[in-house]
Amino acid sequence: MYIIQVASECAPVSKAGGLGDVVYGLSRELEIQGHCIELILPKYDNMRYDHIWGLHDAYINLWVPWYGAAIHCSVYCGWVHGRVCFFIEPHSQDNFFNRGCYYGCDDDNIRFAFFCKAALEFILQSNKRPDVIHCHDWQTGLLPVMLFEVYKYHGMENQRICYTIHNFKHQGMGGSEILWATGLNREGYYFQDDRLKDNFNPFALNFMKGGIVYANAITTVSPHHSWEARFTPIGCGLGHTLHLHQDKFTGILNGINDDFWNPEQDRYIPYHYAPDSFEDKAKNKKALREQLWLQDVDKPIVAFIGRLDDQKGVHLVHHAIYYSLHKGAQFVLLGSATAAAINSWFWHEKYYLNDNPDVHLELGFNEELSHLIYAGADFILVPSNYEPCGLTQIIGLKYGTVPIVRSVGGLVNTVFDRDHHPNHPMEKRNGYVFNHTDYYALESTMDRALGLWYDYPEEFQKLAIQGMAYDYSWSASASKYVKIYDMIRHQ
Ligand SMILES: Nc1ncnc2c1ncn2[C@@H]1O[C@H](COP(=O)(O)OP(=O)(O)O[C@H]2O[C@H](CO)[C@@H](O)[C@H](O)[C@H]2O)[C@@H](O)[C@H]1O
Repeated sequence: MYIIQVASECAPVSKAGGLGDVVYGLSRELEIQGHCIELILPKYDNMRYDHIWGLHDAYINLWVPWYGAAIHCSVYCGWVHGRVCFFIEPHSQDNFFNRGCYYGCDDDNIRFAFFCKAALEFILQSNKRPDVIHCHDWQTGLLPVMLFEVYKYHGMENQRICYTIHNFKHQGMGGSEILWATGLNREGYYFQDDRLKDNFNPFALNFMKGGIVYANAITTVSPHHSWEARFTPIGCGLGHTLHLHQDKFTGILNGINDDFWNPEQDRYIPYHYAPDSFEDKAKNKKALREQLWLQDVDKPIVAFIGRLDDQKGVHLVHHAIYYSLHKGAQFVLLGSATAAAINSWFWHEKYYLNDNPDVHLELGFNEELSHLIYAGADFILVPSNYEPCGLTQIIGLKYGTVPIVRSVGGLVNTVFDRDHHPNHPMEKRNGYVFNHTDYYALESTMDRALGLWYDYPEEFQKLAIQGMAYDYSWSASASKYVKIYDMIRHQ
């Protein structure tokens, strides 16, 4: 099959979070399974160009209709760790992708509406005719709308769309200017309940809703989250729309790229290890302490890696720092915040704890350091308020770093509590789970986890190795996507 992925991120070249990991990892596995994969991405100025090989002009004269005129774009082609990627660079005063950031601009909705239009125009003009176009998150929600309302009538009537939602909280909103810019026009037609009109704001168009309504298949990133999105407030107002389109909606658990996330061959960690050489993990712990100026003592390390966002349960992350210290453990945090209040809160904590030899807060994005933390820490904390899938607990498991998680979304599908799990026998359990969002729930679970580390080290090691045995690679999940692609291309 011929599949084009259109996304706003692809690891490691443009990665703000888990979306980038999934786009790369899924593409790689699909290719291994024998499919032809291409990716279309924005050409951001702040990408990791050191991860692109052979970047060259692929299409220099792409004119993308925009507001009744057209914007000239260049399309570059290059290989990102073996995957063929096309990068779209618009030449206009808007500087859509030359902002020094991926997201967070006032005109993000316009920037990515343009990206959708440009991606389709590129596919059309370069005569690519994939069986399936796989779009991701709100940034590409308008692409199915434009395909089936416009491009279908210009020679793309056989293309089908799979649309994957990684985060319901960010849906992409805009007014009628989006319609005039993209050439969809017809305000009265799109501002309808069964099309793009937001379910709560009658003056807004909802990009993600557009993706749900128009795509041939919709997925989210874990089975449990697909249930949550439909039946709980986690659907962020789209539950009813999902209900109407339930026949084409399903949850497929994310995998991880086990070529990149693998303690046996990870290029960013100093000592490789496997379940049968688990003792070598301790050498990485020592290296992590050295790098972060933590004292080298007989204590467990609890880590948090992720975006510092309400989603991630930042109040519990903050509490866990002090609770770990109180319990005689060390704490390492790697995270970046986009919200100003959370950002200044954690910077304040960083200054406050600066001289403490048992804690390190690294505020920013650092791919290389994240690998060393996964390899060196004993526990990875994921106390999320909601978590569509969650990759950090899956990566943690692969590195023998025991997850301590809240039972939401994909965390329910991947982590099974050591002390009580109804349908997993003792030898299949792999971490610690709590339900509530209060401090007591977190503390009692950390007590259980740290208690095992201190009092029963052999049992702790057994639990960590059981976690490493779990196979959360992409092979099974990519096959499920292939089934969906196959089904929709025959529709
Ligand atoms: N400061 C930092 N420095 C270096 N690396 C960092 C970092 N902060 C995060 N990362 C890395 O980014 C990834 C984050 O994965 P998450 O599952 O937490 O994704 P996120 O919430 O962004 O994405 C959404 O999409 C993904 C993919 O579908 C879902 O798993 C998830 O639930 C959903 O919220 C991991 O690879 C992590 O190591």
